[in-house]
Amino acid sequence: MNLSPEVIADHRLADSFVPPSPIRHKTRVSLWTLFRLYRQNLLAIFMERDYATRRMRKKVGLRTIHFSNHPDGVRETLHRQAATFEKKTSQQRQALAPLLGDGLFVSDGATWAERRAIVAPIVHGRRIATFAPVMRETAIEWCGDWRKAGDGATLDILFEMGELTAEIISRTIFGRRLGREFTREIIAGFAAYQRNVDQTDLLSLMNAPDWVPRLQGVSTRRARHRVHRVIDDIVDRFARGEGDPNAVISQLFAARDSSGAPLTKAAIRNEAIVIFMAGHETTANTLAWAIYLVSQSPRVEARLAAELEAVLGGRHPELADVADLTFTRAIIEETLRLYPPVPLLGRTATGPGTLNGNAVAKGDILVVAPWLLHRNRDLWALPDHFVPERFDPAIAARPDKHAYIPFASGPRVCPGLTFAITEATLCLATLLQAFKVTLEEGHNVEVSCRLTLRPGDRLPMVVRRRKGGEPS
Ligand code: HEM
Repeated sequence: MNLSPEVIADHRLADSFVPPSPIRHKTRVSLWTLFRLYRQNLLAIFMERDYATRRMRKKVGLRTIHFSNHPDGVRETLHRQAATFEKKTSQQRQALAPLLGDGLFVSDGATWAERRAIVAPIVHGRRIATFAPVMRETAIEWCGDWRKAGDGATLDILFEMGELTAEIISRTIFGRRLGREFTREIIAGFAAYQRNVDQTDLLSLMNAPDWVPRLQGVSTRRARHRVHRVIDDIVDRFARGEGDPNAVISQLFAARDSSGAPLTKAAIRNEAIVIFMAGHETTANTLAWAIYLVSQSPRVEARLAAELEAVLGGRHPELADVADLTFTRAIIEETLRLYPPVPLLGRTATGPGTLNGNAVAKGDILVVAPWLLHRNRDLWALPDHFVPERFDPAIAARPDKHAYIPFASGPRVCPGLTFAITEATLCLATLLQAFKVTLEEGHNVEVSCRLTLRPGDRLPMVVRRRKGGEPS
């Protein structure tokens, strides 16, 4: 535990805000109730005691599922036996492969290794100096839009953050020239896809192999075509030499695989969709949750305002400031602890292994659950409270790296980690320096888990200008 009782007392942390979480059953529920909960909200299947259990083994349909809720299980699954447990689950593949094809996120084996070697360096932290100015300029543009909306306007912050991060990722992948209509069209396609795709895929739970056709609704196919049409069109422009040479897509065109061959146009399209999808909604949800959490905690809001004043002194933040915005970053990290956008990491065993002293058979599912791990009361003090101070290097030691895994860990760790943390820190600092944002009266924030973990379908908040807050 990185927060000692003295630190908790000295900083009055025990009074911190406790944000919402899905229902936790105290006693066992029927299989039917469990199934209903699973379809509604994946995270509602966990019982109170699961939050402190190191490991669980459940038989669901014909599958055995091994859950890990301890750093040892994380090490075993994502590091030591990563080669045997590398493959994603059938549910993930069935839900995402129609959209992403053989893209990095759902591929495995040799295809994954080839693509990882190409994609990871392109979005890696080493290139952050290229991306940060785009993040900065877009966040400043958003301040302009919020000013135009009028002082005291009610905005859907989840939607706003979705558009902001989509615009940032769009400008970095496709270049600055496309315009917001393109971004909007892609987001609309993704949203429609997410609404319609069946993520619970019962056939997979019944152990049906991947080649058994799943029913894919007309609307899912239509949404997929919509996304592919827009991105194919952009890829074609780059192929004709009309694209921005600094864009990520240009790097994908220039990349060569281990045999020296370039990526096909379909592979470039798939990887562009992966980066867009992986990098947009995750960061959008993080920012929306962070803005909501800050609005509910006067102590955190005051410390944040003091840091922004001290570090920025009325300027817009830039990359060089991120290292000094330690409390702003701590807010982002605490938000990712409480609401990890990818709350469950699923893998399929491609051969026999062991976990937590149990034998793992080929075909078993392994789930490392950041959602449980990040709230495990044996690992964290005040596990359900919003306490950014636990990530403040001036106050607390860094938590065990296998107890805190919002970006996963091991060979499949998120290659966009530095991109995401820098983007979220810059955007939060830029927006909250200029505006005070409060939850719309009477709105009830719900935890909803679809492909990612989000604050319901909308987050209405009132946006007011801070006096002297916005740089001219
Ligand atoms: C707060 C924001 C983000 C979070 C919490 C996040 C989290 C994750 C997690 C947990 C995984 C691994 C999933 C698994 O193993 O099952 C992942 C993979 C990935 N992420 Fe992120 N991510 C974020 C932002 C980004 C950004 C901004 C980019 C790109 C610019 C990105 C690109 C990717 C890619 C390409 C993968 C697939 C890696 C592979 O399978 O080898 N992510 N992300």
